[in-house]
Amino acid sequence: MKHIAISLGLKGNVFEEMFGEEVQAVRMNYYPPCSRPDLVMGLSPHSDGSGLTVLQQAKGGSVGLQILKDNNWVSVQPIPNSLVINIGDTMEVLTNGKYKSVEHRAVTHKEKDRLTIVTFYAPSYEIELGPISELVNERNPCKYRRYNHGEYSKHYVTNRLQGKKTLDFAKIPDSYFA
Ligand SMILES: O=C(O)CCC(=O)C(=O)O
Ligand SMILES: [Fe+2]
Repeated sequence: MKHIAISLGLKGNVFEEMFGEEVQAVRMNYYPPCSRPDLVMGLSPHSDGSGLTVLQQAKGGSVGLQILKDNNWVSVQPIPNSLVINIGDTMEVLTNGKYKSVEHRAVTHKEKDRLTIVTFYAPSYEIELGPISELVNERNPCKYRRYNHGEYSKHYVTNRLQGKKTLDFAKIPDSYFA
């Protein structure tokens, strides 16, 4: 997060300061082998609501994580002893869309199972957030409204995973700028 801040010309601790008493949640996903991977999805397409997500994949499992890039699903090949870091919706909002949350899904495999341990790093539920003012100007109009992160989290968990649809909660519609 510090390096993201610096890459945008911001103070290194800007996100850390905004997150307040941050929330870390851990989810473990187990995908058993599946005789019909063509019919069964492991985890539906979604973006995470977090700031950043850290994903670890157990050794020897199948390849399962895919990200949506230029409208194609691309498999993320596991690299031994490494973690996958994904950008979540909160960073997309704070950076006014400069860093976009990644749409991803998990597919199943005919013979192999797969275990992942995922840590979501997110702001305190109490905080209000919106695009950082330094990243909003005439050329980069404000793309997201301010909201309470607890409310966003509630919205996230009470809606179906459906691509990046949950981010509509915060998006200012394009028609507003027309
Ligand atoms: O298991 C995976 O590779 C993806 C998990 C994931 O996207 C999630 O838990 O949010
Ligand atoms: Fe995810």
